[in-house]
Amino acid sequence: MAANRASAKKMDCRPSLEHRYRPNEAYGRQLLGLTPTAEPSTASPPPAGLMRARRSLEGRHSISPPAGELLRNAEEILRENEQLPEAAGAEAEQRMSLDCDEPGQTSALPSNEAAATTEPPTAESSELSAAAAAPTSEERQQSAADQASTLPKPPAEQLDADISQIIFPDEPDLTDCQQTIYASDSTIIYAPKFLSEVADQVYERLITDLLPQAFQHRPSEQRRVYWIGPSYTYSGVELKENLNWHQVIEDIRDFIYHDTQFDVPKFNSVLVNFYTEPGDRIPWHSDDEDELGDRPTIATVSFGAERLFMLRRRDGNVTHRFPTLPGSLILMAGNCQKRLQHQVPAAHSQNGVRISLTFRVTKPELRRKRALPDDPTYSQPLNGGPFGDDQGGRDDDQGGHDDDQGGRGDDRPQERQATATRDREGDRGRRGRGGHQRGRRGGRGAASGAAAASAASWPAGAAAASATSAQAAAAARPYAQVAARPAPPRRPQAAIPPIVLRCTGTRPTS
Ligand SMILES: O=C(O)CCC(=O)C(=O)O
Ligand SMILES: [Fe+2]
Repeated sequence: MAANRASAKKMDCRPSLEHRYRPNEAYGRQLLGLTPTAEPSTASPPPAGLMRARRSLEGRHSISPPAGELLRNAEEILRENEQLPEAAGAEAEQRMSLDCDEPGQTSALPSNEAAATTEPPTAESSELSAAAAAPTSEERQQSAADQASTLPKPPAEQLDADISQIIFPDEPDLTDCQQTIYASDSTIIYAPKFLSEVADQVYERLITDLLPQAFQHRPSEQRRVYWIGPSYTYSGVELKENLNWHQVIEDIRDFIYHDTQFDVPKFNSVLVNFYTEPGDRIPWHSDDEDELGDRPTIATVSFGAERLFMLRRRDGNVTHRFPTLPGSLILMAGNCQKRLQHQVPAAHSQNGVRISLTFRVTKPELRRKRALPDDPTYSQPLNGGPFGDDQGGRDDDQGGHDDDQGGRGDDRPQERQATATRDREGDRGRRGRGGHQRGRRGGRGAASGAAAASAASWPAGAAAASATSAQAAAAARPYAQVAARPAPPRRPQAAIPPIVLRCTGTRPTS
């Protein structure tokens, strides 16, 4: 049903999208600086893939030979090889731009039909016009030699990077896309094949480039994380500002923003999670840090090993189980983070590493000063913190009422303190249940000696994470001392209309 709705929507906007994304040689030539800019009314926007390639080329070559020069040179050489006269080029350009006129106009024919209606040039006329417009072969040789001698050569690694560049599809694959609107103000979109076309390539690149730099987030969860964005306090750990976007991740971010039909913001941050072993996991939680604002949109794109992404209501009833297929997208928007929690439980086995890119918009200025245990306004979470019912259970034994089973989060001081820094409605809502005793049912998390050892030194091994001395002091404080403090007042919650899956038309390109 939901899938039908999604594909029906997709059908609605198909003609304009196809029109928009049809390869357009004229525009390509324009981008290469080979022809003057066309009239805005007749020029079609570039294919999305070309824009992305252009954007990333610009980024990549910004400090060495101008990309435009190299491209121009490449085009010259092509023309040399093909003996393509300027006049014939201009003719081709005109035909292609006609192809891209608005549907309904007489010129809006598929390129083969348009070509069929054009009188084919006779051999004689082609020769004549070519002879008139094309430079002599001596001139061409001279110009190529001039350019070759004046252009700086790009470093070898730059060429390699370009060759291995991942070419994204013009549009996402929305096959079997589902949208669920929960409680009339929370939207979940699951697109299992969203970027499946390039999933293997992305996986290889991220494993090679980023996994070595990722650090273990919390000992009990094992998974490793890598952060890009402004500084962000995530489950009590400060992730330091890193504005150095990995090219492929930035491309995916831009793809979600420019080339999909979803009304998403332009994300400025991403938490990359690496689940390297079956026991790696993220327990039940909501992404509701102050920095995310009131109704954050979180987009998760998965690569590599398949796991289960689960959502549940705050009363414990599981609402969704999505397999995180390689290239799949899960979008949570509206009031999802207020109404629902999500987790990726440990698995029995997995094939390779699972990588999730969780895109968000973070605004450091929204961060409230967090009360620490020696502050009178401090409120102690009674369910073990933001990742409260953290039982380390495997995916097949977490049917939905995990928090009724007594097992609460980690009882290591550092983690207790870390979790205490997030003040969650759900945490308060479950007071009095469970307690803090360790109640793990398997999962290799904190139960293992190795994890306990790393807990003792944590976060010393986590290069990008930092705990302040105030946090460390708070961590050493006995937990019971602060249990009776009153909770701060709740923030008011407005009723918000849902975000719907819809065509948003052409987005701005920057
Ligand atoms: O890995 C995932 O799919 C979920 C990660 C997540 O929930 C988070 O980073 O907040
Ligand atoms: Fe999350």
